[in-house]
Amino acid sequence: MTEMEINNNVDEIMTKANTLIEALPYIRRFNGATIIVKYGGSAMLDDQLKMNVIKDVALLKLVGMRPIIVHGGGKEISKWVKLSGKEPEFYNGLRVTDKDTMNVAEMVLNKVNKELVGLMQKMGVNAVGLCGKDGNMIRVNKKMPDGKDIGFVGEVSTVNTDLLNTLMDNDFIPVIAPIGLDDEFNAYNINADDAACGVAKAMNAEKLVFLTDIEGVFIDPTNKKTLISEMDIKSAKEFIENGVVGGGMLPKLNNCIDAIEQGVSRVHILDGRVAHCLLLEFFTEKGIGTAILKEPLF
Ligand SMILES: Nc1ncnc2c1ncn2[C@@H]1O[C@H](COP(=O)(O)OP(=O)(O)O)[C@@H](O)[C@H]1O
Ligand SMILES: CC(=O)N[C@@H](CCC(=O)OP(=O)(O)O)C(=O)O
Repeated sequence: MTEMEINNNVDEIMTKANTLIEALPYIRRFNGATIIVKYGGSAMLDDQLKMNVIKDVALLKLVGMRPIIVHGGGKEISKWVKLSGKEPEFYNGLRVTDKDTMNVAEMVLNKVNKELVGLMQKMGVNAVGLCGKDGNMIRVNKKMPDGKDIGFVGEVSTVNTDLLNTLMDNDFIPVIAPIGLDDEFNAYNINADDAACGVAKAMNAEKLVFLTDIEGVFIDPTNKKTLISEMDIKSAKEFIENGVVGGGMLPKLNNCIDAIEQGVSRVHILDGRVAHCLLLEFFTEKGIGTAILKEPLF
């Protein structure tokens, strides 16, 4: 080996060592902390991307955190609703869910659920796939946005944490599909952002992270320079009132506000299409995406 090759090797090793050293305070800070990762269907574009997210969650677990995945699958549900001959319909970012659509949603979400569990197992980490029906975990009331009936769409009423705690105390990562039961034990479709927020609040999570298909919250989504890296809940409410956010960002931001108001310490919206975005957010000083804060920093 030449002297130049040896020096290059040393540089490479030092860069790797520095990355690990930079991560150290964050590993310490989040040791034992419950972390909820909402993995949106929009950020499940291909197998490589899914694998990157799963690897990150496995790493969070292996360095001592207690992660829970709550996943979506909206795009996949829409695909299968179309194949069944119906046009997908949304109201304020929520799927209008009749009985047939509920059946499709349940089938698709359970498939996505087991696929994520399989990938987790492939990474050598034990995961258990559940939906809100299992262990009486998620109970819902019928959601009526603006008084409108949008079918079998539930808002989380209670989250029973017994099963989740049992699993995590035994080193399993829970992977949750957003389906719940109403008082009559009917299956309800829950927006995955709502489900993640419900689980985060019930578990007193340290951190709730939304992985989606956009860099974060924009003042104008067509202008990449308008990305907001930090916002307090007062400005988040103003953005909603002024119609700055729409579509699927609406339930996300509403849930960010709710989670912060109910005691979740940190809430972030990240671009799940960026490889290893979770590691960048957790273990580097600068972080990425949009952080939602209780109060302004200055
Ligand atoms: N102001 C905004 N900033 C960022 N995204 C926005 C905004 N307004 C609407 N959106 C839309 O919200 C979408 C994210 O929600 P959604 O598609 O439901 O993702 P997920 O499947 O991850 O829940 C973005 O792709 C974007 O089109
Ligand atoms: C009521 C409602 O909107 N349910 C969602 C559940 C899946 C979901 O939220 O998936 P994403 O996170 O990928 O959007 C739906 O049927 O699409």
